[in-house]
Amino acid sequence: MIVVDRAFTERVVKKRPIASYKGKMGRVVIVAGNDRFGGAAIMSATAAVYAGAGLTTVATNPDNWTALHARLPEAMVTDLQAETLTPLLTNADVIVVGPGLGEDAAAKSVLNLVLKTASKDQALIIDGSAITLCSQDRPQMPNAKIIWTPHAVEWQRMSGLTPSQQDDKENQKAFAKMAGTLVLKGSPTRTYNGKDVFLNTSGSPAMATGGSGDTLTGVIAAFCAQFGTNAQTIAAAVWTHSAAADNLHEYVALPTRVAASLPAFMAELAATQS
Ligand SMILES: NC(=O)C1=CN([C@@H]2O[C@H](COP(=O)(O)OP(=O)(O)OC[C@H]3O[C@@H](n4cnc5c(N)ncnc54)[C@H](OP(=O)(O)O)[C@@H]3O)[C@@H](O)[C@H]2O)[C@@H](O)CC1
Ligand SMILES: Nc1ncnc2c1ncn2[C@@H]1O[C@H](COP(=O)(O)OP(=O)(O)O)[C@@H](O)[C@H]1O
Ligand SMILES: [Mg+2]
Repeated sequence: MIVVDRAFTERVVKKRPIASYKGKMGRVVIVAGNDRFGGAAIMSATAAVYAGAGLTTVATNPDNWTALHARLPEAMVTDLQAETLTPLLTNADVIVVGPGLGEDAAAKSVLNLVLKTASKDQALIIDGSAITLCSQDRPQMPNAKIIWTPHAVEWQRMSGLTPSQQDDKENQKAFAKMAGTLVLKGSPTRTYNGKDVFLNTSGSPAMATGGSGDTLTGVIAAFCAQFGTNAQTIAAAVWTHSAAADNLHEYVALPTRVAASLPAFMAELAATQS
């Protein structure tokens, strides 16, 4: 068991080299948000941009474009059609699929496009509706660096384990049949990579509000884009997201306020390096 705390995270969050430019900070594509859950796409994208992703594009239902542009002009948008989306997916360093995507035919079709297109050097973060769809349909998974981010009931859909059965031993046994990294969200969140268990030490019930998990997907995406895709980076992203929520000292940690605090918090984490 590896305990993930501030010292652990400070080893991951690097100062930016002088010669940095946006292309070096990672291209993130977020496939999220149907006509009812545009907020999930906006929260995921906001977290990705505010945690430092260099170029962020959101593939979402066109109903969400105006709101996204107004809230987050740093992000680009595209629709969910294969013709426009495929080249963006191919060029991405990190893909997020699922927050607020829904489970209808359009969601299934774009999820299948992502699974068909993702390749081995890309990180692929699978969350929310995409976890539910993958659990139902059991599609062939791509040879990519897959990161699953289920809550307890999404993990039950993936593994068959009820929340009360979800201990480290059972989780590891079930995840051994799957590929990639598992971020099993909860209190606390545990990250599994097939070998180690990373135990998160930040977070509180203030995070029990819609959008906290959507926001986490963006933080993980930005961390993988900047610091490399591995279990340490992912566990550090989990700690940073929940620690930022703790730092608000508010009764409810509103996801948009958590995201807004990330640039200053990450500067603090990086400042500890000589
Ligand atoms: N603003 C937006 O656009 C938002 C959009 N969102 C998007 O909505 C989509 C659906 O996601 P979802 O998680 O709401 O629904 P789903 O997967 O059916 O799970 C619900 C079931 O699981 C249970 N349950 C949940 N957590 C649990 C836990 N920790 N421990 C135990 N039980 C737990 C829960 O229990 P209950 O509440 O009934 O007690 C219920 O039975 C997804 O794409 C997401 O990204 C949301 O992010 C909200 C903000
Ligand atoms: N009581 C709690 N203690 C610590 N973290 C929590 C608590 N409740 C929720 N969280 C965090 O909030 C997030 C919830 O994710 P999720 O259920 O997917 O939210 P949503 O889909 O609404 O965005 C996870 O990161 C989880 O760890
Ligand atoms: Mg969720």
